Amino acid sequence: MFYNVVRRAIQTHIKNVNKFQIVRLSSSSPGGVKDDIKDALDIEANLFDNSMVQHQPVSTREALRKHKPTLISKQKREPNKKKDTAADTTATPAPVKKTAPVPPVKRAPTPLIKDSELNLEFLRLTLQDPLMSTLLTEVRSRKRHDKNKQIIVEGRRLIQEALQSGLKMLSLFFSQKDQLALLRDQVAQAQQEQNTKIYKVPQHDLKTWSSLVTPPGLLAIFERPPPQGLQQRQDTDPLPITVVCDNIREPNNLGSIIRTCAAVPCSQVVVTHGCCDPWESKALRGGCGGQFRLPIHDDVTWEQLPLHIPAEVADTCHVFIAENNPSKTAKRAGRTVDYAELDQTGAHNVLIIGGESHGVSDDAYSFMKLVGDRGKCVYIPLAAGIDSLNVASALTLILFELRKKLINKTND
Ligand SMILES: C[S@@+](CC[C@H](N)C(=O)[O-])C[C@H]1O[C@@H](n2cnc3c(N)ncnc32)[C@H](O)[C@@H]1O
Repeated sequence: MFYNVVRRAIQTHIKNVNKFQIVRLSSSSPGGVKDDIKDALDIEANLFDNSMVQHQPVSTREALRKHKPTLISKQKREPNKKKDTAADTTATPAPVKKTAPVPPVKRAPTPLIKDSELNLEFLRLTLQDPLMSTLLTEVRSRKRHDKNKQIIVEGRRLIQEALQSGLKMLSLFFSQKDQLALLRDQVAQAQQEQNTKIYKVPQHDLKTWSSLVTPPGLLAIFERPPPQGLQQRQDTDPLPITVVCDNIREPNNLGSIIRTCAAVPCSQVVVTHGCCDPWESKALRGGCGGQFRLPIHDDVTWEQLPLHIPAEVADTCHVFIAENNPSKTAKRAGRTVDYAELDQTGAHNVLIIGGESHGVSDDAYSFMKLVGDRGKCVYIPLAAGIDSLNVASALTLILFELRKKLINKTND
């Protein structure tokens, strides 16, 4: 179609030249007219030649190489991705030009600042410094089962909690000196004893990496506590209670559950496979440091759960399911008790709490069956028309009632 347009334009041009020559005939030689027509024909031929050159099919690869260099490099990185085969069949292989290797850009050394006022040493990073993104990407991008090495903790209060609980702080990023000053003593101690690296970074970078709408200005990478918890002695002895989370999908809820368990305090929390990550930022915020205070076993399957019950009390262990749904308890038989009348407790007690959408799972009921008569459903009576409480609220009520019973039992 394009050729036709050009051809018509050239033909019009030739006609005009002819007309012009007719007018000029008297003053020019016959050879001159011929020359002009020849010129016009040459122009036409050249134009078509050129247009042919321009419209030769170009390989997709070559086009991408010229116009979208990033796309090509992406394809190279993902060689298994399907290529545009339709385009490639018509393509002529493009000669691969050898380009000289680009020398690595030399970065200016990061200045070390010795702050005499705070008595701290830190490195000042530039905007979008690759060092910060490398460290944080590594923590964030790890798969969950590999994540057991490091966690990201944001905000002064939570960082302080982590330090007080004895967690090892690997790196600390701050944007303003006054925020760092609020933690000066603990940070100085961590720098001396744990060789914590401190970085001053632009507020923009903290905003980029923060999981909060308003970044609190302090962000740290800590070593995650081991599943058996930190060796630090608690002031209060934990009660013989294991809380099992069954399909808890909301990090805020999981955080609140862990916070309550740490407040009782329970012996441990088991987070079964299918729950959200108890170490992700929102869960840590919801936990307010609870995660640092008691053992948390994450991503545990129902088959593995018995291994987490202390062996010496396994035979006398009681299992309670917090159940809001009376039709479920009726179907599965077994005893159902009002949470305020929980009179029979064991040397160890497992309390299972269900997920936000589907409640307690079939796996949980199968687990309860393993202990026979020592398994019960526990419910909190609610006003007509209200189906259930929020999972963390329900757990809090049942746990504190259970605590009362266990303490009374010990005193008796
Ligand atoms: C929000 S509820 C689950 C609601 C779910 N749609 C259902 O009907 O099963 C989450 C969990 O909190 C606990 N829960 C909530 N209200 C309760 C109640 N009144 N008594 C006992 N447990 C309760 C249960 O473990 C429940 O599985």
